[in-house]
Amino acid sequence: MKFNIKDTFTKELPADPILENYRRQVNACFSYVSPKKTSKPVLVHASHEMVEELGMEEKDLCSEVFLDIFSGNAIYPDTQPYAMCYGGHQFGNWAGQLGDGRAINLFETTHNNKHWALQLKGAGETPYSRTADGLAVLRSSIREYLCSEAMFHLGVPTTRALSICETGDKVLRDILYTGNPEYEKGAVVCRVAPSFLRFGNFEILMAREDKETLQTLADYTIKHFFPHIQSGSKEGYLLFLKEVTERTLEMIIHWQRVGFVHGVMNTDNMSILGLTIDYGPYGWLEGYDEGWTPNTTDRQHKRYRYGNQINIGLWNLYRLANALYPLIDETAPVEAVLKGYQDAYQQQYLSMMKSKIGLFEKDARDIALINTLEENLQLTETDMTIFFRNLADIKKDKAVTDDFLSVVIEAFYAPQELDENVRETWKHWFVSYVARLRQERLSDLERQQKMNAVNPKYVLRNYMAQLAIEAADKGDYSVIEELYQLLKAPYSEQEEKVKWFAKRPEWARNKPGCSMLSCSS
Ligand SMILES: Nc1ncnc2c1ncn2[C@@H]1O[C@H](COP(=O)(O)OP(=O)(O)OP(=O)(O)O)[C@@H](O)[C@H]1O
Ligand SMILES: [Mg+2]
Repeated sequence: MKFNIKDTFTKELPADPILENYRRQVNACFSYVSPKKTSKPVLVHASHEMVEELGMEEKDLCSEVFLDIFSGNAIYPDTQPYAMCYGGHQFGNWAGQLGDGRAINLFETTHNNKHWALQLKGAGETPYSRTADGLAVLRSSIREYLCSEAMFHLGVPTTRALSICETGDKVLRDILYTGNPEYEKGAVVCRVAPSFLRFGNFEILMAREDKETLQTLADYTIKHFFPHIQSGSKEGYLLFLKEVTERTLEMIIHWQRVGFVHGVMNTDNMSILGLTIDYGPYGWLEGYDEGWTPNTTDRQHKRYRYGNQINIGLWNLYRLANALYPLIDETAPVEAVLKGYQDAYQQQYLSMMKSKIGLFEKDARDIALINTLEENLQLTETDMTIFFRNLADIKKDKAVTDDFLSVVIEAFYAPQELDENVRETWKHWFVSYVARLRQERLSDLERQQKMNAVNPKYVLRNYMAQLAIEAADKGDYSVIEELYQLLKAPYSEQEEKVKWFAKRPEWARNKPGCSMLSCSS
């Protein structure tokens, strides 16, 4: 196993001079820290694609070195692991220094002209661990591992995962915060991204009024990850902010398209590269509900509900703009960039939703058509994934007759109980929709193909991850493998795997881990 090590973060940014591992405030970009030794690591799963991306060989997966390095038991030669310092706004409030409390960066490497940072999550205490233990449990690690790879294959910008290992150590967690903590199996995920920088890395420097380091960090980020931007001037930092704004919006529009609810869109969980990061209490919309959030901590205010993710993206970008302000020092252009998000959002959201229902020509009434669709989807519990996938089967020359709902009937959670009002409301919509489809130039088949390329057949439904977790807890990793393979081709029919194209089973409706996720991970 050989990596082409190319560390930039630790080489170019200020380090914490203290090497001891105790909790503290750090006036630097990172602290050197070693992963915690694990007692009996076992490889649960590894992504063959990431193995290849990183320039490793299949046989490396079976090696002891692989297990040692990616469980935290050994350090790759000539590298020095570290935890990053960042702050963040949590649920709308400034939380001060947070930092990698349980993530430890191993090294950066290049392969095939791509640059990657590798990071262990759950690898033990760091100076940023505050009151917590630095560890992660198998349950949440499986969720992160499977979901980040699934999102990649859905075409959503995301951090990725190389491997997941059980540590052999026990971790104490109070899943439902009821005061009854229990021991669970510990695990470590190795995640991979060009960089793990977050909005919070910039915010903490601005909060500390450390303009010099702020500029160093911005210049570093631009040089390595936005190389087409000329750094060092107010125009450069503005362009940087603009591009982060665009990437963030693009990411969230993808979330809306596939029905992903992040669950904790705090600014410390917003990647500066516009990647989905921190797969904690996330969830997938099953019944389409704009007010749904999987995160029990957010149950009251539902700040991070599905229908609010785009607004929160903007709120978070305001925090980033504020953090970068000392480098720009002029209000009007910053406001223009943020205003750009709102304008772009309207237009991009519309074209994304149009693509989901197979509309590509222009018609001023499309906004209304989509608004009504979104209202109708909430009339009665309607499965988002099944609805959009099956809608592609509609024929534009077929009249909307009595069986008009049959094409999407599978999506309704209680199809026998649809009352007359609901049926009538849907009928109106289908009449307008079919009429609108007739304005399109595509044939039914062409439209279906296009719709099936944006409406996944398979997503990581909350209960699916839970099944993988329950099996893994008993030492059976086969469901992880099954879901991993399934989710590599989420837009393909995969007829032999069609059992996963199904509504959430009733047992999963209110089960913790399936519909309610806590931050206890
Ligand atoms: N078990 C833990 N031990 C130490 N620090 C933790 C632990 N869980 C969370 N934290 C820290 O609390 C803060 C907020 O946690 P959050 O749940 O957003 O992140 P996370 O799930 O640990 O990781 P990430 O954002 O890296 O995916 C972060 O600074 C995080 O490192
Ligand atoms: Mg986090």
